[in-house]
Amino acid sequence: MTVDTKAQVVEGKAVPRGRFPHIKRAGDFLFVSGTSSRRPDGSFVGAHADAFGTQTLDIRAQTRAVIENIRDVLASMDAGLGDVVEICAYLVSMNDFGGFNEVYGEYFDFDGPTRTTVAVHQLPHPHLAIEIKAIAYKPTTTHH
Ligand SMILES: O=C(O)C/C=C/C(=O)C(=O)O
Repeated sequence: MTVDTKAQVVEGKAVPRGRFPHIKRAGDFLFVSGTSSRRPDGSFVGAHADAFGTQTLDIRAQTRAVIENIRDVLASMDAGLGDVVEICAYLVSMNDFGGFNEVYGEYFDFDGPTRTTVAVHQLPHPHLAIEIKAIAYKPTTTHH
């Protein structure tokens, strides 16, 4: 048996910062790479600096942007947030867990994906407070 695979860099989304796709199908499953609040122009939703350069990161704004970026990436393969079966969320600080969890609950419920949340030492940019990777189950209509 062969497993259908298809990887995609999604037009209109922030370009991956390395040689990997936004999303990859493997059989009936879709794997979404670690996704941040980065916009296509390289700026970040939920990251602001004052006149002195003091930085404020907004976990609620970042969580919303990350989930909506994942939604857009899934849409490129005709899937949606309702197809997500597993989520792994990476926070830089567990002090942000409350804000993250609040926004997360606007998109997912107890019948939604399983979830694991961990705190990590760093993410790939200092403006990031959160990154999420996801797996969706979206069988194709054609079976061999
Ligand atoms: O794309 C981003 O803004 C952040 C995510 C990056 C990665 O997870 C990675 O480079 O592997």
